[in-house]
Amino acid sequence: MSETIVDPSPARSGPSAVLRARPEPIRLDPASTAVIVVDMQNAYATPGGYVDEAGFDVGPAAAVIDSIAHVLDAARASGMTVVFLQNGWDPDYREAGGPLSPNWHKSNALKTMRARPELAGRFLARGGWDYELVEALSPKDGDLRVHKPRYSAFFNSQLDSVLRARGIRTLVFTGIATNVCVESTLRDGFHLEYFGILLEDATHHLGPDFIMQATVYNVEKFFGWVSTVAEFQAATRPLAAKE
Ligand SMILES: NC(=O)N/C=C\C(=O)O
Repeated sequence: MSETIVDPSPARSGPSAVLRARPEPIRLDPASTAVIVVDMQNAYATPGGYVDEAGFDVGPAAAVIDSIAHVLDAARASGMTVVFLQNGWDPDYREAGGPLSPNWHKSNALKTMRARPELAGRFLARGGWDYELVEALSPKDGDLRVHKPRYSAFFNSQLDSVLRARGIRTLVFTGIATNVCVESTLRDGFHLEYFGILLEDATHHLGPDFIMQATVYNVEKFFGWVSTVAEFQAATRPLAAKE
């Protein structure tokens, strides 16, 4: 029996490709697909940034940067939209909220700065080094950048309107952290009728390995599809030839 291929854009007119994914293959229409690069900022991927200073392991981020670079090459060559998300707040942290916001209590960046006053103003402030994207993943002409003040990029940001204005229906997720901003955004995307695909080896989690497995399980079983960088490259190669 042939496997069902999920098709998010049955009315498309241009070329498409099938991505091998779990729990089933899914069709990629470049015109309605965006690769979402979640928070690949110095804060999350560079030694000396917020996540490192807060005691999480940033070691695996270097390999993730390389993997995302390959995904972006493939995505741009096949005509997909690329969206870079950047997490953080204004330099006075007004957007972060005060003690009446759960974010003030749960953000490990804010907590670390409160515990170590010598770090005050350093983490995730727009205009600072910590907020900037890692150098190896600089946006290219035509790529989009969206600022986000909370874990889910669909809250208090322009993401939904930027995607809708371009007719985007499918979101391919990369970035850090798998279990926080990646999962939060993919889940909210599901509720807004976006088809979410997690490229598991183009993401890195914050916390023990079981939390990565939990996200992969959640996405595969409830919220979307899971694939890999190699499968994405293989699926998009024929599209690049046609561009
Ligand atoms: N980008 C993320 O997943 N962020 C996770 C935690 C934080 O921003 O404090």
